[in-house]
Amino acid sequence: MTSSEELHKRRGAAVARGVGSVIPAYVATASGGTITDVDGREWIDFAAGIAVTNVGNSAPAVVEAVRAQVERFTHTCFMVAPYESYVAVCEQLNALTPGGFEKRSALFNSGAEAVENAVKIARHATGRPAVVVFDHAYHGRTNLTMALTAKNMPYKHRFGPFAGEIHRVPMSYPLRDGGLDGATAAARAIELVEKQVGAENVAALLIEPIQGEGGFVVPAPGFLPALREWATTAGVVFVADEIQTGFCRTGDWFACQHEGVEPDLITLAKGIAGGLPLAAVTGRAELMDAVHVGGLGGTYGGNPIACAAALAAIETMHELDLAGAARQIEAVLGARLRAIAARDPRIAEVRGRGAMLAVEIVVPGSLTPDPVATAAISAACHAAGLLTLTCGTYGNVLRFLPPLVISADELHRGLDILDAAFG
Ligand SMILES: Cc1ncc(COP(=O)(O)O)c(CNCCCC(=O)O)c1O
Repeated sequence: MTSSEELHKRRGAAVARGVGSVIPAYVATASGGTITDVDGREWIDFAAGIAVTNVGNSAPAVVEAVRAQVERFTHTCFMVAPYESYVAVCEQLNALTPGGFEKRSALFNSGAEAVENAVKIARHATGRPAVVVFDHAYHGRTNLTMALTAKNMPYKHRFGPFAGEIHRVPMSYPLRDGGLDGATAAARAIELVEKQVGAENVAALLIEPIQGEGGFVVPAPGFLPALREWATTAGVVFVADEIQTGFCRTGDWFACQHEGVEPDLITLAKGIAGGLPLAAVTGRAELMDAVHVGGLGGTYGGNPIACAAALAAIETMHELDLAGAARQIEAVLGARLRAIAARDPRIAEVRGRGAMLAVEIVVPGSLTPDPVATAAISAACHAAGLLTLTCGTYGNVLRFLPPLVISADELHRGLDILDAAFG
């Protein structure tokens, strides 16, 4: 088999350098919480393909469902010749997502595409142009989602001009906003919207219940409910971007459920289909159905193979109680992270929920971000066979996203490597 070194040389001559990779190892197989590369080296997986393989890599039910579907038909385009699995996925999403009201769903391919369509739907339904987003937000790499995303490098640099009518307000970031309580942080954001945009001009407020790429920022309790209440009063569509937090990742099926927040629209992707590319917008029927026939769609949206995978993945989440598994991972992972933080002054905060946890790394005795130390710790994990990811506006957050089916042995071996990497 070709070695990682040989593949890396070929890659340099074939793949645009803009597409990076965290490790220079090329995957041969993967299952559960372990990846094996073409050189036979095993990696304990604390990344899950960026919160995608919640049910594990090549989950048995997903493999079986995909195999059966691909032999029947691969693609007809739902807008041309529809098929049951697309409808069945929408029925599942309508039932599973927060909110007892009547819902509709539409399926797409990527998270960014889902976010784009949530904005389309909100603007169409309200007749308003403005979209409110938050500091540290991440929503994708298309033109509109770059405009919605906060961090310039690497996501936005030299890719403008960007779509208009996007308005950014402060996020609740307790470590860095002086510990504002949720209601106060929400009032600060709302005042800016009302004074600088005008609530009557706002189609949607778009927020990640726990921010992902921006640094696993967990808003103070009460922040999301206060924004939800304001949006209801102002006639603003409350859009929860649960692309990274969804499908049992945070210990609930969806992170909004932690504070009983019911979004008008919710964007979904990543964990939805066990690794197959699928995304969705699910929300209030009166909003989703406000769009004229033909106003939503795309060639591959809701591909039948991805839909078969999603139905199997959702069934697996139920059968294995993966929301409960995420809470069990939090108990072990969180305790170990707090023990490391107790001895290492570089860790300013341990935060997150379920199997979406992170540590923020600073210069000891300050809140000055230390991205260099963060990268060095992550590199030490990689050198010892633990696949970790960093994130954050300042590049100083080490994040942990293990598959929710990771075994206790894999989890503990990964934590031993992490512990040693902190020295
Ligand atoms: C909340 C939230 N919304 C939207 C998206 C975008 O989803 P796509 O499927 O990557 O388009 C994400 C994707 N996050 C990982 C992006 C990694 C990278 O591109 O460097 C997200 O987390």
